[in-house]
Amino acid sequence: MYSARSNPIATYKKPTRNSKRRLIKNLLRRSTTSSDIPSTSISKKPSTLKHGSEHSLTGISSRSSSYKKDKNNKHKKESSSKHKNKKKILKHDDGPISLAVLTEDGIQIKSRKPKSYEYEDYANILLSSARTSMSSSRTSFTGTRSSDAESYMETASTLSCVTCLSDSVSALSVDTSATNHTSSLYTTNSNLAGSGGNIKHKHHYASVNGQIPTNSVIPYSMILNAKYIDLQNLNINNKNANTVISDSNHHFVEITFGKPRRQDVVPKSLTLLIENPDKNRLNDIVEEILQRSYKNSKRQRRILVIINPYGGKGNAKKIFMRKSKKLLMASGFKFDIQYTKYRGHAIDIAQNININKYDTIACASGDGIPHEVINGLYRRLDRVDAFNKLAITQIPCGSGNAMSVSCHWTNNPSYATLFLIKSIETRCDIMCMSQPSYKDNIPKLSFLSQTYGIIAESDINTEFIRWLGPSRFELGVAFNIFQRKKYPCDLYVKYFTKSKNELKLHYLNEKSHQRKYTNNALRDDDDCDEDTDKEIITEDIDNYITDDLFKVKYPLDEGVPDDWELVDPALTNNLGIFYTGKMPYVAADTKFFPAALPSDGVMDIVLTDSRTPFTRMIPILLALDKGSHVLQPEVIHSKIYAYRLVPRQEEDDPANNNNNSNNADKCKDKDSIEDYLDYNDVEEDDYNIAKDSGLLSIDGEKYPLETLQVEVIPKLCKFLLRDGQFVDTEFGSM
Ligand SMILES: Nc1ncnc2c1ncn2[C@@H]1O[C@H](COP(=O)(O)OP(=O)(O)OP(=O)(O)O)[C@@H](O)[C@H]1O
Repeated sequence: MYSARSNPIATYKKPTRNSKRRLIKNLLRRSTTSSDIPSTSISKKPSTLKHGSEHSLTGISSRSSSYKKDKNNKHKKESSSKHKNKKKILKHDDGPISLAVLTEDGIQIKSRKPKSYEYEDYANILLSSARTSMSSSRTSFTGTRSSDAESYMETASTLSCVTCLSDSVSALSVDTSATNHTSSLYTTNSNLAGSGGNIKHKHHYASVNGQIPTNSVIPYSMILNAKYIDLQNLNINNKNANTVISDSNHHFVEITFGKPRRQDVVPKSLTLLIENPDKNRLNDIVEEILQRSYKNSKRQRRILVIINPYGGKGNAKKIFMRKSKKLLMASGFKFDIQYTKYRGHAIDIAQNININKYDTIACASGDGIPHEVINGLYRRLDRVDAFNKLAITQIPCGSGNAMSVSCHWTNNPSYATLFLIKSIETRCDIMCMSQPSYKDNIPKLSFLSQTYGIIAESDINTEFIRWLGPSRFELGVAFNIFQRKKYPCDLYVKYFTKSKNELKLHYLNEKSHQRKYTNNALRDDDDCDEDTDKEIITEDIDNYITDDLFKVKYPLDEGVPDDWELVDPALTNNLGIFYTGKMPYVAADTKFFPAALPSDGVMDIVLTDSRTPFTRMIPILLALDKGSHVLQPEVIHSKIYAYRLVPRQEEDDPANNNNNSNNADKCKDKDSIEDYLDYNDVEEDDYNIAKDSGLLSIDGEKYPLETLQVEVIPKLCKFLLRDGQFVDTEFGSM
């Protein structure tokens, strides 16, 4: 009857509520043939409940196919083949709700023999959960050829979590535009507030009870939530059931976890009877699971999600709703949603946000919205509190998702959400910028990059082909290099490491320090020696910033400090690429700053000469995805504390170029920064003027072409980093 051969997807018909009940009754009746079921319970009830992981692997899907066959009573051939399958299925004595134990890495599913009274209990559970679980039957074999379900069953139990649940994500190559959806899986009843109220999400997730093979381990890193199941609330009167519930060594627990499904991860729930082998050690098994699942990461964040409905190809809202929302809800996170209504709206949102209400701002957008959010917070009078309270993160929904690729190690929105949920708040450096035209000389902040020359033009001047997605950028770069465009400027730099050797050494040192700290932080408290404790406490104090941090060390109007070096004019007169950055990826496939580190107090600078032969530029550009372009002799790569860039119009007299203020004034008249930041009032003409005169692109946003001075503010901003680190660029082994 439990045909694994039959195709549950092909035969599936959405059951009605009555039919679900009939189905469950039928299943219970059929199950009376099981030799495992005591006669007392057989006659009345039981059970779908036979047999463990394998049996239950057919789980809901096979139930739905049986359902149809019962109804039609037609397919004799299939019945006989099902009969064979049933024998196979019955070879284990596992119960309907799998037994599980906590291991170092996750929750391991064990096989077990069910107790008689559980059949009744489980029948009730099934009835109560049928509304949601039946509706999911259609998709419960996703990822498996349903016609091969039997072979899947046979092999699955021998496989560990590695196949179905492991955290094996190499999602960097996953296209964000993928729009496979799972919404039919869920019954949600959420009161989402753009309204600002507290949100109560009542939701059920497709149950995978019966689909997880014995010996699978659900890694803690995938577990989103856990809660006790009170069988008494499910109208179970059997006193034997009470015995189990009150047994301190066993607990019925529903866990919700992220399950890989096609290229995404979706929330699923699973009811387990969790065995506590050492009742003296674990008092509260749910708390224990949650602690292990959220080690070093914050539980129950309160998030303001800012969605740019025009981000990327204009489907940021759809991406968030389909890929992220349910994961956040499943984790018990509370969130409000706010849509940006005009250019620069995210600045206003961040400037006015009630910082007591949230601990996180998640930008469902490209990199433009985090840039605006950081600047909005910076404009607040209580900015110290704001930067102490709020962490900023991205759910990749734009065309440039460098923050997500660098911080969550993926540009896949569902995985990014999972890693956001499990991430570690990490203080990261920010770059503080000054330009002559900034209103009241208040600096602006940049978290990602500043670029002038080829890359800037390729980023900004390809806005009109936004519909092309990320490839618009590569197209622009190739076009400009082919044209051999040069971008003359003067450049003053305060170096930290000038040579590539020094830079590498610094990187390796920082990495080993970071590893040491992470290991210490991850170590269990009881393993910590005194020194380690001290280190962690110091880091905690470091986690709070004070107003001193906002003081600009090198004010623009004080001229170039003596210890800054002028970069060779032979190069800067013919500049091809000028690029400075603080995150390793500037786009999904562009590892432009492979040596970037979150909080080493310096930024990376990359320069090229436009006279570099085209034949040499091609391998450099082709190495951008691996990040090995910085190793090419034609590429200058250093770590710097600060710089001043003075762009020159080609027609300018180079002799006058040291006169920075003249240059700046000229630009000031032409391109006011407020034209760019107060997007409401922006005139189309101003954009065209800037386009014609070359460009500065900051975090992917257009800025006026005038003198730009930048310094690093160490550890200003809290970002959510997976494992507390940027994605591994493998720069250390290059
Ligand atoms: N409702 C809106 N109307 C017009 N522009 C908007 C709106 N909301 C946000 N913006 C602007 O869109 C710009 C880009 O935003 P975002 O980074 O989210 O998208 P993107 O497509 O990924 O762009 P990027 O290429 O910079 O990554 C920002 O400058 C922002 O101010």
